[in-house]
Amino acid sequence: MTKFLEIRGLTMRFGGLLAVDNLSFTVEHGQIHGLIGPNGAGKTTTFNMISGFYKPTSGKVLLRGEDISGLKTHEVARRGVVRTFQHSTLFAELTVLENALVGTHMPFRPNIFAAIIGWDKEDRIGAEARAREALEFFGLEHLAQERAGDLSHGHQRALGMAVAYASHPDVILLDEPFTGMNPEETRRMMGLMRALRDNGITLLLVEHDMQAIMGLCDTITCMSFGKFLAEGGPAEIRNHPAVIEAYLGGARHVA
Ligand SMILES: Nc1ncnc2c1ncn2[C@@H]1O[C@H](COP(=O)(O)OP(=O)(O)OP(=O)(O)O)[C@@H](O)[C@H]1O
Repeated sequence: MTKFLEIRGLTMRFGGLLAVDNLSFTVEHGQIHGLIGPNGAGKTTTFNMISGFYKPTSGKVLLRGEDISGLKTHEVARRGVVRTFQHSTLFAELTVLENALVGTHMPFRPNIFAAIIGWDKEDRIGAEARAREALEFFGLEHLAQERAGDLSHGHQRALGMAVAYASHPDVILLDEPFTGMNPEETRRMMGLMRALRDNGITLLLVEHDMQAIMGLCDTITCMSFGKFLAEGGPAEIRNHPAVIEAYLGGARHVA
């Protein structure tokens, strides 16, 4: 059977540094899948290769059997794979609604001006309906006309996800979605992620908050020094000797 999202032998070399080294794992459809590992393990680089920001040195990313490695980000987005960022990439001067409109446009052309002004009326109406739907899903509808830069940290992160969601994705890649969040914001964000999964969206996330990872993920892949180290459910990973060793070696404990 064709796998949903398969990372096969993915390798990224930066000069003399092997940041990701022959990494293979599979993400099942409709799961929340965590990618963990100590600092510098190669998680973000892996994300960048899956989402089209980097072209792998070698190896493949297969989505439903189609090789998507080396495609541009908007081409990857058109196939249903979008990412959010570790640091906010919201357009701070634009409204919340305009940001969500940019999301609806993501699979077509990565051009903000086309998203805001360059459409004919019918496209614009369809896009606005989708953008509002995304804001509603994330509880941001009442903030639609606010300037994105004025939102609280938690709302900005939720907007980042709404922008991704607005593009009708099958897979959302989340890079450290809980960074800088207070416990209440983290709890709410976890609820939103479960709601996305229940809507048939597959989530792949990189995160250091082990409590959140363990409470949220169906499957966890652990990498270390660019390589695959272990994979399993939360209980298995929490007790896995190689995982514990990798984190203790990096002076970080697995919760
Ligand atoms: N553009 C780049 N050029 C050169 N080296 C890079 C580049 N990006 C990452 N690296 C290096 O590749 C290795 C893996 O980095 P990466 O950011 O993917 O790890 P990570 O697991 O996401 O780490 P962290 O948890 O600290 O964010 C590190 O040694 C890093 O310094």
